[in-house]
Amino acid sequence: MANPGRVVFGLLLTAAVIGGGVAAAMRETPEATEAFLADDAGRAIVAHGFSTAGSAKSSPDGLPVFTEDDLQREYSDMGTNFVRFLISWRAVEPEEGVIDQSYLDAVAERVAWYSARGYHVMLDMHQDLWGQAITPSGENGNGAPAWATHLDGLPVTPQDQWELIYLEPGVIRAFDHFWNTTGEHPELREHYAQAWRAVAERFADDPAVVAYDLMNEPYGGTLQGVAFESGPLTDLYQRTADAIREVDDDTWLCLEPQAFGFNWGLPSALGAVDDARDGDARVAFCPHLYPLSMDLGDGYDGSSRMLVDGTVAAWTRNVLNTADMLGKGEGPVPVILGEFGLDTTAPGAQEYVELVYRTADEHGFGVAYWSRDDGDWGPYDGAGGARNLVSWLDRPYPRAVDGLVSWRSGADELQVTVRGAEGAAELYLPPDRFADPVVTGGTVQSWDAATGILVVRPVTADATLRITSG
Ligand SMILES: CN(C)c1ccc(C(=O)NC[C@H]2N[C@H](CO)[C@@H](O)[C@@H]2O)cc1
Repeated sequence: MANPGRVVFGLLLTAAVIGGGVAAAMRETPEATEAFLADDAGRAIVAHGFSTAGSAKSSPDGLPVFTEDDLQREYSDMGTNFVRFLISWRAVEPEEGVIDQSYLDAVAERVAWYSARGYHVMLDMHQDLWGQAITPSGENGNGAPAWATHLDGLPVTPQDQWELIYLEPGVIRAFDHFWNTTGEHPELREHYAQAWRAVAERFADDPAVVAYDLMNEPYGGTLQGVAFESGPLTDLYQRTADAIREVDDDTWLCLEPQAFGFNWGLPSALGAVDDARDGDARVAFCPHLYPLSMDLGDGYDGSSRMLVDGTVAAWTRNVLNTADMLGKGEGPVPVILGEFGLDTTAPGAQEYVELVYRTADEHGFGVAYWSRDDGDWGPYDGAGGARNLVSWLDRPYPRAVDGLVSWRSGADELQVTVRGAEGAAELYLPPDRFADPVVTGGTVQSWDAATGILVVRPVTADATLRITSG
C-alpha cells in the first residue's frame, strides 16, 4: 500500500511540473535579471553564502549556534560574501508591544563579524510552522511569539514528516488569525510590521546590512495560492515595506512567494509592492527551491532526475516572471535564491548543486545555501571536519562589480561582462586552483593569494573580463 503522503505529494508534483510549464509558457519570459543589490560604492553584489542558521529556530535566545571562528573558517574555505541571517519575531518582540533591544544588540554583534570581512547581510524574519507555542513542548514551530499564537483549542499533532504539521487544525487557525481570515485579530499584522520597523531602525545605518527578507516561507493557512498571495500576503508586504521606509530608505526589501507550491515549480500570484523610498525602488525577490521528489527523499538520479530537471526549468521561468512583475515594467528586480539544499550524501547530490549554481549564474541570481548548520546537509560535520559540500561551493564568482551585466563560472575560469563600467570588479577565485590567475580584458589592481580576492579594472567601459587559472 503506497504511503498516502507520498501519493498526495506525487499528485502535487505532477501538477507542479505541468502547471509550471503551462503557466510560464503563456507569457514572454525574460532570460535573466540584470538588476542587482548594490554596495555603498554602487557596485552590483553577487550574493554567495548560507542561511545561518537553522539552529536559531530552537535556541532559547533566538540566535544561531555559530561563532566568529566559524565564520572565519567559512570565509577561508569558500570565499563567501553573503549571509541570510535568521532572526525571529519571538525574539524581537517577546511581549506584545515590547522590543527586546538586547536581542538586537546580539544580532548587531554578529553582523559586525560579517562586516569586518566584507560580507553583505540579509536579515531573515524566519518562521516555520508559525511558532514554538503550537505545541506545549515548543519543539516544532519557530518564529511567532507565544502572545501572538491563538489556536482556539484546536489540536496540533506532531508528524514524522514535519511539513505535514502545516496541515494541523491548530496551525491553520494560528495563521488564519494572523492573516485576519478570522477577522478576530487584526492587530497581529500591524505588530509584525512594527517589529520590522524596530529592526530597520536599528540597522538602517549599518553598511553591512543590505536586505531584509520580510517573511520566511509564508503560509496562508486556509487561504492558499492566488487567494493568499495576491491578497493578504501582498498586503502584509506593503504594510511592512511602508513601516520600514519610515526609518530606513535604502535597505533592499526581499519578498518571498508562498513556499507551498512555488518551491516545487508552481507559479506565484504575488502582487507588486510600492517602495516609498526616494529614488529607484529597492524591492528584490527571494524564492526557495526544493524539488518535491527530493523533498520526499529521492536523490538526483533515475526517474527523480527527470522530474527535478523539469522542476528547475519551470521554477526558473516562474522566478523570472515574478521578478519581472515586481519590477512593474522597469525590468526584473534582483533575485536571490534564498534557500536550496539537500542531503549531500544522496545520489547525484554534487550534480544537483552544480545544476542550481549554473542556473543561478546563467540568470543572474545570488544564492544562499540551506544551511550553515553542521550535518549531512551542511558544509561541516559535527566534529568540525569539512564535508564534500565545501569543495562543491568553493567556486569562482564575481563578488562586487561596477556595471555588471552577466557572468559565467567554470572550475578553472571566470568570465564577467560589464557595460558602462567606471570602477573595478572584485572577484573570488579559489586560491588552491588559481595560484597565479591569468587575466584578459582588464588590468589587475590587486590579488590576494591567501583569500582568493582579485580586483580588476576593465580596459574599456564595455568589456568582458576572462580569468583562467593559468
Ligand atoms: C506545506 N508547506 C507550507 C511547506 C512544505 C514544505 C516546505 C519545505 O520543504 N521548506 C524547505 C525548507 N525551508 C525550511 C526553512 O525555511 C526548512 O526547514 C525546509 O527544509 C515548506 C512549507
